[in-house]
Amino acid sequence: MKHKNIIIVGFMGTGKTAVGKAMAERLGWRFVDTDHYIESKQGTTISDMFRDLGEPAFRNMEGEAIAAVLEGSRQVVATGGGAVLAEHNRVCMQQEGYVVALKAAPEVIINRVKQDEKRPLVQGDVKERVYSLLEARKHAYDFADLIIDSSTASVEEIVEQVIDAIQ
Ligand SMILES: Nc1ncnc2c1ncn2[C@@H]1O[C@H](COP(=O)(O)OP(=O)(O)OP(=O)(O)O)[C@@H](O)[C@H]1O
Ligand SMILES: O=C(O)C1=C[C@@H](O)[C@@H](O)[C@H](O)C1
Ligand SMILES: [Mg+2]
Repeated sequence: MKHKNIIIVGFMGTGKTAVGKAMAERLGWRFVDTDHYIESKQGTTISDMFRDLGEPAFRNMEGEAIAAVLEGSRQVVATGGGAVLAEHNRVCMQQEGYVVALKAAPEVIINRVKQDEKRPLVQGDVKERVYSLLEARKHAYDFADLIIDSSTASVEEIVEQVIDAIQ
């Protein structure tokens, strides 16, 4: 395998965690989810960090987490949905691995995220929040090496597409 890490980016609910876990299992690599990494390091939830410290403080922690995690190798790294917003994170990801972006149709995303309350940026009118964040981020994932639509493909099919692309 010529790549040091595989890094999965994408909007909330596009399947980064599900695909990342399956991909890591398939490759026999370690799986790291940067949202979970930050939560366990801080001993709190992302929702509580947004509420107590604010989004800018969370973004700083996210940048530090990405840089620290990507020092390692043979990892599949699922990133937070907004990790791509900072240019230094994008540069780090491109340098340290092969970047896969997952996308999905807005209605699919809304269905996948509407049940739970762990995402501070999509509270309240979930439909309105998803549409406006998708609009604001419409080019945010373009820097990836590979872009896959998870709206209709299964997790296993997506893993196969990535494996095909990197071999
Ligand atoms: N390809 C897929 N087909 C059908 N359902 C999927 C697919 N990928 C993920 N899901 C389901 O969609 C939901 C969101 O997936 P997941 O948590 O992996 O997304 P995510 O991008 O990590 O989201 P976030 O980081 O915002 O929590 C889960 O219930 C998951 O089982
Ligand atoms: O899209 C985003 O900005 C976010 C996505 C989640 O993965 C978390 O990182 C957090 O809720 C922010
Ligand atoms: Mg996730």
